[in-house]
Amino acid sequence: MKTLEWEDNKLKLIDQRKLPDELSYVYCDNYQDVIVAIKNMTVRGAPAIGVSAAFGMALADIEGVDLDKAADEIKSARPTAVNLFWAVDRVLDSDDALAEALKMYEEDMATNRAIGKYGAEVIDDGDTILTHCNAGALACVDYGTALGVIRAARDAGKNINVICDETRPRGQGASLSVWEMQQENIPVKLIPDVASGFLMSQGKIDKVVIGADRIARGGVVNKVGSFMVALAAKHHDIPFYVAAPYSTFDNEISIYDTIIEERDGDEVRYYGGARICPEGTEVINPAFDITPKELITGIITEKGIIDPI
Ligand SMILES: CSC[C@H]1O[C@H](OP(=O)(O)O)[C@H](O)[C@@H]1O
Repeated sequence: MKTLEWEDNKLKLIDQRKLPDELSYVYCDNYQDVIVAIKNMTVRGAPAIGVSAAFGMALADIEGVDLDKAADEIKSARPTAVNLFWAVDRVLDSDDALAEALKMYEEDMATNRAIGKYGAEVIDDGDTILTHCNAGALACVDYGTALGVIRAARDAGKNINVICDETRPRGQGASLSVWEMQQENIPVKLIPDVASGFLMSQGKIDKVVIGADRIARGGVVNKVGSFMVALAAKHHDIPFYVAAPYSTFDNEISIYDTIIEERDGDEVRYYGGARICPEGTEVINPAFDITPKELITGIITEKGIIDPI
């Protein structure tokens, strides 16, 4: 089961907003549908956004839409994950939009398995691994980056346990990562975001492995809350790894120049459809944060484990 597939000249997406209770699909048959799906997080996760955007360009090409125009519109869908921009530009520079998108589709899966292979080498038998948000198959075409490391460690015969924090406000850890681990029969527990530091202090977490949306000079941008987890891990001398492909690296900027997406305040005002604060409460809702390189043990890439840049 792939997060996204090209089927009958349409982009077929798992509707991640419906998980974990319902496995259903959204079909995009034009590039504007892809923009909507990225914006409303039908599809989310840096690599999945990138490959979806590439297929969006292929749909624009099939429709005969000017690709520069389509590129600008697709790039406006979400501002932080560098994969979106890299993927659109790669299709723009290609001779065949659909062929390039299909190449990226295959590359993503191969890349994630390579990340998993290297990552499994730092996972020990018996480890309990904390992960934040969803950097799994659902954040990619398949297999995942951080959860790919977990899958590879399990396949290497290591007995591991996973702890997912819920990852407020959108709850990707609770709704997506827990679901993925249960599909794989990998032992998993869910915790409130605010409990991870305490569990570390109790010696209940051996390693942290998370994904990334942009890696640049000075650190890593990832789902909001990653920085807090990294601080707690540093305090407890717990290894903190970021699993990401080279396509998530942005060598042009300082990480502090990254545009951090601000999302709708209702994502915070409501939980499970119920309002949890007084009507009209003002909200600050950054979707990502910045983890400084000093807090990162290593970056697990498809070419090996490297120091943060
Ligand atoms: C494999 S990178 C996934 C990355 O994307 C997530 O953000 P979002 O769910 O808002 O697209 C989160 O930062 C994950 O680590």
